[in-house]
Amino acid sequence: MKDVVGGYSPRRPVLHCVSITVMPGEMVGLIGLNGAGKSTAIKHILGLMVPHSGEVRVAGATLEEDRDRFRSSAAYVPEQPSLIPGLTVKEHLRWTAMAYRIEERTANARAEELAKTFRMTEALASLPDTLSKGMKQKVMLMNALLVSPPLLIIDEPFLGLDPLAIRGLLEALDHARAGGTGILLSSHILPALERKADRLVVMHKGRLIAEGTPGQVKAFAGRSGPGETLDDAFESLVAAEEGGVPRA
Ligand SMILES: Nc1ncnc2c1ncn2[C@@H]1O[C@H](COP(=O)(O)OP(=O)(O)OP(=O)(O)O)[C@@H](O)[C@H]1O
Repeated sequence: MKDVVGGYSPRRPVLHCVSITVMPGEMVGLIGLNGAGKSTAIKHILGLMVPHSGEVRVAGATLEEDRDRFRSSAAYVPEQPSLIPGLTVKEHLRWTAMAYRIEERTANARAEELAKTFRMTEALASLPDTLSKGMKQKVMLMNALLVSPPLLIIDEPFLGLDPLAIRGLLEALDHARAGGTGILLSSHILPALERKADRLVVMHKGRLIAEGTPGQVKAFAGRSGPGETLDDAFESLVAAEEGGVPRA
């Protein structure tokens, strides 16, 4: 997205000239306090909201230029899993494969691999109602990764996942990146982003207040000393914006 001004009413924009780029194979972490504008930015990227000004391109196309390409080039995993009650885990995967026209043999092989990665093989025949919250989230992630889209947007994926599932997710995301998928990952769990993200985008009150590699963001916040973490840097950035402790 480039220079996007947008929001729920033209009179009260939520996003103020926000630019975010995700390159193929890159993982970009989207960080910000509650209400900073992360979900609103994601809704614009998905074409669910139209910018008041500026533009959004996915796989080179704007929504107006090529609706099909724009929509089929991004997969989104929301924070709250939403599954179809009457379909088993395996049927969800088959349905996704059909919707995205993935050849059956390829889809089956990928589905099997993903089930192993997320330790869900035994749950393939289960209906959503019989799964735990974390397992439902895994099904959402498996479906998105099955599609292997140019752009994958994930909202707060770590909550509710057990430690092995988090490790499995990070491995699966590495695999997707190696295949060229660009990932935008919004999360409040900063240590994971500090370790895994190529770049970070820090939002505050609808504006970008810092951007760069985790090291660059920490340096920008004046918190790159020994033992200082991304959490420390984030705290300093927000405090500086709010007129508290100035950035070093
Ligand atoms: N449906 C809506 N109608 C009007 N305003 C909204 C709506 N959804 C969000 N907002 C406002 O937009 C601003 C940004 O909210 P947004 O949901 O994008 O924040 P966020 O960074 O995703 O927060 P969180 O970390 O809590 O998910 C907030 O001021 C919020 O009140």
